[in-house]
Amino acid sequence: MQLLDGKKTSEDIKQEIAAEVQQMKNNGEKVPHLAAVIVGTNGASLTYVGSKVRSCEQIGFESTLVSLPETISEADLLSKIKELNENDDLDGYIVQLPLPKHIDEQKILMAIDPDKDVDGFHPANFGKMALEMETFLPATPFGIMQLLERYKVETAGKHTVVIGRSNIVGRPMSILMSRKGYPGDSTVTLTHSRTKNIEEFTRNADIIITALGVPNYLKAHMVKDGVVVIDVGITRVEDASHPKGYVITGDVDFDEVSKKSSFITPVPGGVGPMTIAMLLQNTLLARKLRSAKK
Ligand SMILES: Nc1nc(=O)c2c([nH]1)NC[C@@H]1CN(c3ccc(C(=O)N[C@@H](CCC(=O)O)C(=O)O)cc3)C=[N+]21
Repeated sequence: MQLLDGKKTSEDIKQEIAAEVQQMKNNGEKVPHLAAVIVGTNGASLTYVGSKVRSCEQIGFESTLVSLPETISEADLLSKIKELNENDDLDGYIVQLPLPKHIDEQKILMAIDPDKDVDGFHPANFGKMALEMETFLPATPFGIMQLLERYKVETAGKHTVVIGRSNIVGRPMSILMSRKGYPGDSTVTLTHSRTKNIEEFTRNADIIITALGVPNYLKAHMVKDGVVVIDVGITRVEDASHPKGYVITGDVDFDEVSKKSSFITPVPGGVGPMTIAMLLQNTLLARKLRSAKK
């Protein structure tokens, strides 16, 4: 069993980006500038946004945190988006999801300038991804592709089973793994809450990608020997014996499934840190594309 170490790989990627940023500085060029919009104060959301800001500092990006009250109206959020679109100093930004219930998420994501959409959530970018054109790939699926590539995991002709059909992980993951080239060329099954006899699929899978949010869902009897397992789940499970009062738990019962796996991602330290690294990678691309346009 080999660990797909997202913590280490993300540090490698951040170092590569930092070197490019240093080069930009040396040439007197503008460095990438990333903003994050956060509405309200969800604990997990704050943690994620916090590590994003720290990473920006670490690699020499400029970063801006736009913190808005939970009660902001949809109209006011839309005018904030317009402001970010028009801010010429800003290369890319994300609007942290989920948004409060009184705000139409789709409407907000549609308002983001596709050239600044470093999450790759705008329909124009999602379409480009599906059509195999250059664009910002959604950070979590992009991070998973990087892990597969950097650990040289074989994907061509393999049966990849994705569990979960969310717009930000499951569905884009299923598209990327079916695209031409490496990593990709996989035969993909996208399973979800209405799938019947899911074990029939998982037991025959060469690669399993779980994006479910159900702690310890995937058990050893559901997988075959030699399987590659990518665990996207990150649920905070209350645990009084830990200093933070919770433990981060994945969708995979790691102790038993890892014994049958050829490769497996840990949680924490797997897909999560990769997501942040790829967001930074996308922001670097946004900066380059914008400077090439001028
Ligand atoms: N517009 C938008 N884009 C996102 O990419 C997005 C989002 N909204 N909303 C929330 C989710 C969640 N997300 C995480 C990223 C990194 C970790 C991460 O680095 N996790 C650490 C553990 C961190 C901890 O201790 O909580 C790990 O897995 O090792 C977690 C979660 C990005 N998301």
